[in-house]
Amino acid sequence: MAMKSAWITLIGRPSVGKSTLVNCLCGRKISIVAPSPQTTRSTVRGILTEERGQLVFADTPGYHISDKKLNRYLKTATEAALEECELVLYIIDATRSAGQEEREIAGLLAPLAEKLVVAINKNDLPEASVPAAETAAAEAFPGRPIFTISAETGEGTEALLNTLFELSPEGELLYPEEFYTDQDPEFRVTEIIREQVIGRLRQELPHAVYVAVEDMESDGKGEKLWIRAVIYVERESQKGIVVGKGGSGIAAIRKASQAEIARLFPYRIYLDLRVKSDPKWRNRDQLLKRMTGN
Ligand SMILES: Nc1nc2c(ncn2[C@@H]2O[C@H](COP(=O)(O)OP(=O)(O)OP(=O)(O)O)[C@@H](O)[C@H]2O)c(=O)[nH]1
Repeated sequence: MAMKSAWITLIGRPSVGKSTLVNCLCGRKISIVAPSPQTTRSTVRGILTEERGQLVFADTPGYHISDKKLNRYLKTATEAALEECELVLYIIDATRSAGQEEREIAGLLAPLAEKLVVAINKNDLPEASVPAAETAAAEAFPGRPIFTISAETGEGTEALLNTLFELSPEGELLYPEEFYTDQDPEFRVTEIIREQVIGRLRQELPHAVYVAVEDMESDGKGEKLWIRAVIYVERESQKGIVVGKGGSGIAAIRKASQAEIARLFPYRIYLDLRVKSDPKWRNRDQLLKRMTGN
């Protein structure tokens, strides 16, 4: 089967659930955000790569009713972004009634109808009025695929994803392999740090190291990524070996890990690394599960 690939522009009112949906589809907590290859294309929110191909989910610069001048600028930028992509995923919030803004978006999307897929989101909420949203969408975009989903619970998102792949043209990967992962990014980060520790201290610390990422947070602009991680050793006495004289060991591990992580995620990386001893870590289910990546 030939590989498919598509640049998919997300459009929808603020807080409609774009980030939640991308994270749900891409199956991880943070989206790997790459710098835009073209100026009119805005931020990449997530990249999903599977055997069947690659989908790149990107934002339009935003579409809000606001100050007239700004609105005009956004409209132009949005139109350019929409023209360049292969598919447009229009997300509607089922809990909000369609207003002026929704009608404007519909007008904007009318000429691009052949690229359009509609997702009506938040159907898990009791206040969602899905039939009304479905009728409005079917009237505005006759014949286009419409899905009712919950980005929060994942309901309906698999069918949506299948259609996105089906409608994508055949093509090569848009981003090189290192820009995507179907592995949990946290797991990759722990592997990088563990490799550094083991590489340096193999003699002194056979098997006695486990790394846990406690927190990973991006600035939302695709520029900075903060990571807090802990290196666990079994015995208190082993802590000193990792930390090294005057902290030189941990500093070297941190520096090398940070450089390695930066190759994986196109962010500026801020890595906070600590060493703790935990004699029982081997017995902890959760830790072992994470260690084996399951
Ligand atoms: N119950 C429920 N909440 C959702 C769903 N999708 C998104 N949300 C919530 O809606 C809020 C906004 O979601 P985001 O994913 O941040 O929305 P967004 O469109 O990316 O927001 P902007 O980038 O500000 O435009 C968050 O509190 C989400 O948890 C859903 O399917 N069900």
